[in-house]
Amino acid sequence: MAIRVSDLVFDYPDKRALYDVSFAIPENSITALVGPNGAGKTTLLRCLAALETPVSGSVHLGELAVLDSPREAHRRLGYLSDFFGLYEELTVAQCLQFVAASYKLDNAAQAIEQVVTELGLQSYYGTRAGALSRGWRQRLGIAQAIVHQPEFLLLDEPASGLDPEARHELAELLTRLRANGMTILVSSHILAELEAYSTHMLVLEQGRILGLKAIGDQTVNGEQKINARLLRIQILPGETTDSFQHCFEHPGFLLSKQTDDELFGSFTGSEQEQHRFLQGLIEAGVPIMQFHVLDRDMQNVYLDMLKQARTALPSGIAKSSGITTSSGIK
Ligand SMILES: Nc1ncnc2c1ncn2[C@@H]1O[C@H](COP(=O)(O)OP(=O)(O)OP(=O)(O)O)[C@@H](O)[C@H]1O
Repeated sequence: MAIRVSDLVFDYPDKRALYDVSFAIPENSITALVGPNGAGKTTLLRCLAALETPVSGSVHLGELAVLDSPREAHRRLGYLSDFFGLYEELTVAQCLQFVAASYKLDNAAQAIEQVVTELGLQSYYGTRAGALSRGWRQRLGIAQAIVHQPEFLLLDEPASGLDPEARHELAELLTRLRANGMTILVSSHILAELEAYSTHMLVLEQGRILGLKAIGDQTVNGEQKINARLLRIQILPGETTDSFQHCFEHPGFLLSKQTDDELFGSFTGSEQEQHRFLQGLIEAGVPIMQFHVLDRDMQNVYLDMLKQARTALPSGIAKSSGITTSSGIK
């Protein structure tokens, strides 16, 4: 496992922020760290980045014990805090040169060129950081966080304040960094945006881990590991729902809800199997009007986890979910 956290406890002077937090994140993944306000996301990321000292527990990046070797950990990880500052009077080039020098990089010029190209910062090379827009400041922040080519990247709310285009570009960037071998942990309130690129979701609530789940289809050790996707099947109005029987007979389909002309359920199987499932329904004469794979169901998974945890937790811990809209968590 790339990042392993065991029994982590963190206290602020008047408050426990993390309670026996344990999880393990696989290599080369993008894990979305989600949870309501005050759940402890920032505190957890700061512990992982060796910027806070927990009361007890351990954090490993690969084989490296972060709490024993914080300086080595800083060389191997990149961290961008939610309210990061830039040296406003320095140009983009100077900001990156300063960070590269503080890491004492041997190949500073080459590392800067690589990161400038990666983040498309070429045309802003001579621009003062203070004159950059929110989106370009964010890119410079990420460039600073990865100029030393870390194996691990921790991002705290990187998309807040970005416009939709900048968010899309951030998603593309994170996907590219992962393709180049990085393991990324990113916190956000906006599930819809995390869905575009996350491979896993880690849910934290009131300082406790509710679960770590794989999102979407994955390839693990060369084998395709398939998670259930949510399907919505609608038949022509007025037709008999008896025809739905064909759906129930398929071993990969699990019904979650049925109305007069709609079925909701999960389908487990490859894309080819899903195609054959649809083909079978049509050949059997099911009067299908619509067949939808609902968007990857991160929000449903998140809500399920909260619901399950709340039924399991003592009543003092259970409280409102903090969910506001379909695209965000408050
Ligand atoms: N410096 C501090 N001193 C005391 N308590 C703090 C401090 N920083 C955070 N806390 C408390 O610790 C808990 C966890 O805070 P944290 O900022 O880690 O949560 P978060 O999930 O990142 O929240 P948000 O989504 O609002 O950023 C909260 O109850 C918060 O009020």
